[in-house]
Order: sequence, then structure tokens, then C-alpha cells
Amino acid sequence: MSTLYDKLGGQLALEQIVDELHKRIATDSTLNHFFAGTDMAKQRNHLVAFLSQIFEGPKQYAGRPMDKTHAGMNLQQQHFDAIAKHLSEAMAVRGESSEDTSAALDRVSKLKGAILNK
Ligand code: HEM
Repeated sequence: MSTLYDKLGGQLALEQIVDELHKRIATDSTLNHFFAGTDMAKQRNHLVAFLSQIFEGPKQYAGRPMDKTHAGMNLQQQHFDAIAKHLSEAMAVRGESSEDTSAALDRVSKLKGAILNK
């Protein structure tokens, strides 16, 4: 049975999705200030590795857990929703099906409590 990672198109697809997501974050003034001090090349690789893991692809994420990573940013529901919306649009641009996109968003949404530290 193929995993969500396979259905989405594997590593290359995740890289394209994350690049598209980062373009959208960069031009969103409600979000881009959070990333002002972030090395986006490093962030890209960490996010690709992280998504690979939660979509049942290769386990290659060696970064910090989601609560520690996002602690102290005072993130709110609206920030999470904005990233989730950009992610969903990035997946549509890459041509993912609405079924696979909503499966991916479900998995990301399970992490909301940890990311918002709430
Ligand atoms: C929606 C689901 C989200 C996921 C799956 C996610 C995932 C990640 C991952 C994997 C990292 C890298 C951790 C590391 O380098 O060790 C990271 C870092 C980061 N995230 Fe998120 N994140 C999410 C939401 C958000 C939101 C809503 C914001 C703010 C609007 C945000 C802001 C950041 C920032 C600023 C960093 C970099 C921290 C640094 O430079 O040290 N994230 N995130």
C-alpha cells in the first residue's frame, strides 16, 4: 500500500511544495516577521524532512520537537490557520488531489496544540 508520501510524489514533490509555501510566507506580512531571523535554506530542509516523516516517508527529521521549536513566538490560531492555508494552496499549485491535500492537512493539524504551545 502506498503511503501519503508516495501519493504526493515523494521527496521532489515535498521540496516543491515547501518552496511554494516559503514564497507565500515571504509575501504575507502577518507571517514573514516571525521568520526574520531564520535561515530559510536550513528551514526548508528541516520542513521537508519533517513533512516526509509525518507523511510516512523516510524518517529523516533530526530537528527540535514542535513545542520547543515554536516556544516563545506567541503563536495564535490565526497564524496556524494562515500557514495551513498557504500549505494547502501550495499543494494545489503542485497539482495534488484534494483528497491527498486534506489528508496532509489533517496530519499537520494534529500538531496544532504543540505548535501553538497551547
Ligand atoms: C502549520 C504547521 C507547522 C509546521 C509543520 C511547522 C514545522 C516547523 C519545522 C519542522 C521547523 C524547523 C525546526 C528546527 O529547525 O529544528 C519550524 C521552524 C519554525 N517555524 Fe514552524 N511549523 C508550523 C507552523 C508555524 C507557524 C504558524 C509559524 C509562525 C507563523 C511558524 C514559525 C516558525 C519559525 C519562525 C521557525 C524557525 C525557528 C528558528 O529560526 O529557529 N511555524 N517549523
